[in-house]
Amino acid sequence: MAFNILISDPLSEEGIYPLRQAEGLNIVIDTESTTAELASKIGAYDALLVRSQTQVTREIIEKATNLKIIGRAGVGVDNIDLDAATEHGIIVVNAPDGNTNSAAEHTMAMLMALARKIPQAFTSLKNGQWDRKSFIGVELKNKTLGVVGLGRIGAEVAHRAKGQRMNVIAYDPFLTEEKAKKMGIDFGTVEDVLKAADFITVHTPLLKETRHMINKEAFDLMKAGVRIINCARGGIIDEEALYDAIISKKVAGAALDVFEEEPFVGHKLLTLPEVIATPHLGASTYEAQQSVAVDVSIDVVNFFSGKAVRNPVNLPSVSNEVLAKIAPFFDLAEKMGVFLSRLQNAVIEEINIHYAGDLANFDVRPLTRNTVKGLLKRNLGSHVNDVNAKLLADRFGIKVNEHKTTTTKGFLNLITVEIVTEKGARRVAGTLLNGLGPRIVKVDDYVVDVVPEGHLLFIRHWDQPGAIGRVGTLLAQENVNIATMQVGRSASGGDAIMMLSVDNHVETSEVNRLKELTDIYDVKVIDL
Ligand SMILES: NC(=O)c1ccc[n+]([C@@H]2O[C@H](COP(=O)([O-])OP(=O)(O)OC[C@H]3O[C@@H](n4cnc5c(N)ncnc54)[C@H](O)[C@@H]3O)[C@@H](O)[C@H]2O)c1
Ligand SMILES: O=C(O)CC[C@@H](O)C(=O)O
Repeated sequence: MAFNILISDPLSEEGIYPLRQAEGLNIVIDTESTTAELASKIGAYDALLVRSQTQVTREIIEKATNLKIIGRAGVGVDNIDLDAATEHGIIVVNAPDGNTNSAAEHTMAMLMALARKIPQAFTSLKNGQWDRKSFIGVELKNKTLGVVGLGRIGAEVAHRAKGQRMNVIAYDPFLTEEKAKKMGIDFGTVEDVLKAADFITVHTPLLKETRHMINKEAFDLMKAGVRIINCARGGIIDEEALYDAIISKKVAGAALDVFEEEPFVGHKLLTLPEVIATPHLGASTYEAQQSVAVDVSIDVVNFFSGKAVRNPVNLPSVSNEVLAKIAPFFDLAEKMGVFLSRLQNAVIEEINIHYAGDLANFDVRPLTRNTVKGLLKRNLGSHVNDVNAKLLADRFGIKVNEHKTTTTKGFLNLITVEIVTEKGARRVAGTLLNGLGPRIVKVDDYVVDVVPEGHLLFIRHWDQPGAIGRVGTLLAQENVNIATMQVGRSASGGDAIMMLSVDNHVETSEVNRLKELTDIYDVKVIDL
């Protein structure tokens, strides 16, 4: 049987050699089509291979009636509508490691070019000037590099910066003091990094949590004369705030490879002499392009020859037999993970998942993966899926333990998820109530009955007269409608909780106002 493969972004010819070698694959290279043209022809293809230019939108996926696999020759899958692909049963594979080295080297090239004003000096020389006064730079030695996001690329950059005799301080939600010590770098909160650094480089994915994480407030915390590098994703840095910070001389320079809108042409940031930029070239080396193209090509060949793919991003990985029993718990498991990740900010050291009741008779590993995915999603976004969740937990040194017992009290099945962090353990338990669907039935030691969906508020307070009323009044003032509310307490006058479901997302300013109320000492927003 023959399959039609469309390559819609430039890929290395050597890299697609595995595709050319395989039997029964018709390869079409068309890198010129617009999104509308792609949508009109995609129906004829079984596989689509892209880099970051092609936007694989829901519109395209809905027209892709024969598409079975999308290969992303690179890391970030933010140009692919993953939900739409999953809904349509299309597997997405990527090449997570192939361009790590090139992206790290590009970051170092940008760091050095920024420190020594090389692009500015070169432009001046090309324009016929021999100007040795305007381009005085700064040394890297003994300066502090702040790394925000210490994953594959961030860690490589940290390593190389030490070779330049820089001090390195990093923040990553999965970084512990012990791991930092082993790498010979300092460990801090994001604020510590922003305050200490002479150069700041970001290496996170673009997520709800990281969008504009480098904003006006962040610039305010930084040293005067700080220099900023972004070779990760446009949008992590607020470009307006960066422009203002350069104009006000708070920021001495910025090196940017990625932008909020790409192509990034004619933007006012490019008019500033302090800004140097490249057009998203982090992965543009022969080696990286060959490596990522080989990786996705091999996975496409594997897929069409019935073998397991190596780098699935969204592949459902359960047998039909197991699926029938455990599938109803998938959503609950993931949501309990998300719930706990919002309850406790500290670095997770261990995850214990207790399966009690009938479920304990089955292979529950897919549920464990879904729970871990929910827990890691807050910081990894689409980089974590049910296939790679366990692997990523291992990479971050998080122990994942499954415990089983066939006996339960009160429920036919009960899943209890516990995370152990340096700030202590937190727990949540959930079940499927016959005919009523998923429920969270315990948070730490408090018994609750919460439908795990929509917008939740978890409030800890001292059990004092008026505390509940004050919360209700403030939310009413903020026009936040309470749908349900439950309270629990350890003892009269002691530690107590309120668990509210509300009609809309509660904003940070509203949370801050809640925290100012007498007797309220913790407020967590959980959007499920
Ligand atoms: N410029 C380019 O051409 C190019 C090339 C390759 C990768 N990238 C981009 O570089 C980035 C990093 O890629 P990677 O392969 O290292 O990814 P990765 O998944 O290995 O690492 C990302 C890290 O960011 C951390 N993180 C998440 N939220 C955070 C937060 N709020 N604060 C601090 N850290 C946070 C995660 O814990 C993780 O360790 C991605 O955005 C990727 O798309 C760009
Ligand atoms: O395809 C490219 O050149 C960019 C790739 C890069 O941004 C990635 O996320 O892997």
